[in-house]
Amino acid sequence: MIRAEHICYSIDGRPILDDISFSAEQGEIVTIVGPNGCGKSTLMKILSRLLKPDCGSVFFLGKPLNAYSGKELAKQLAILPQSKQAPPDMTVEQLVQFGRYPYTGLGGQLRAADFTAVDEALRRTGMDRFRGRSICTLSGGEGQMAWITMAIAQTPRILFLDEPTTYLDICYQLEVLQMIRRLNHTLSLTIVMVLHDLNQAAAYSDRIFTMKPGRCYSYGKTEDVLCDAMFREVFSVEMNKYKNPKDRGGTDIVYMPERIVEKYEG
Ligand SMILES: Nc1ncnc2c1ncn2[C@@H]1O[C@H](COP(=O)(O)OP(=O)(O)OP(=O)(O)O)[C@@H](O)[C@H]1O
Repeated sequence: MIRAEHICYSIDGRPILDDISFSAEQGEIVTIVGPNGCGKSTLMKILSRLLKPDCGSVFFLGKPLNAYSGKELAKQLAILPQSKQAPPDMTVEQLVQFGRYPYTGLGGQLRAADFTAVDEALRRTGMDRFRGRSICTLSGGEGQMAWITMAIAQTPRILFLDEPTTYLDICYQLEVLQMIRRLNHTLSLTIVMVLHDLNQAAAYSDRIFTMKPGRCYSYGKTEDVLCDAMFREVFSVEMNKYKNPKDRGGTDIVYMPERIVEKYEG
């Protein structure tokens, strides 16, 4: 569905991404993991055309990303960055209506199909009860759900989520991740997300893309990627692994960092 080949990107002459290739298939959940500052958000921005790579190409549904018009692309692809801002007096419903901007004509008037898509998105994410609330009165978890609802109203085929669980309590983390999985299953929505919690990545991903600063370290099925060498060489930690007595789906191993090991420079 989306494929990036040999992406390079630098800022002020400093290489941020160096020869990165990436792909996600229709209906997959792919999670990008890696240490702080290794370039995960930058890669997501390039995959969603928020940034233009210095070299390399991104293809979406077999067509170069830059061959799409802005509206054409926004009908197929939605991104929720780490920091999101809406006018404080905006209601949840108004925010979700913003998801329809690729479909509106001149003047941004919503039509019947747009109102239906907004209602449908609010219903799917359980955010209907907050419809009339100001965004600024929502808790962090409710706010995150409101933004996801906006992205769903966009009816994309692929959704990029940058750290969707950061700053949320464990209950909301679970709610957001379960919601993501449900949307993936029911809408066959392809998800590409960044997570820092490796147990969450293990439980909710079909494949995991691991990064070291500026480059890909490994990419594959969860059980193949989450190995001792990767923990040591990417995160500089030794991990303890425990068998989870409950079947969570995905992997049945729980990872607990044990100690920091010497930085691996390879
Ligand atoms: N606008 C910018 N100007 C200068 N440097 C930048 C800019 N944006 C990103 N960088 C640098 O690019 C590198 C990669 O940043 P990026 O945000 O992609 O990392 P990340 O892996 O998503 O980090 P984190 O896990 O901390 O969110 C970092 O060293 C960052 O400081």
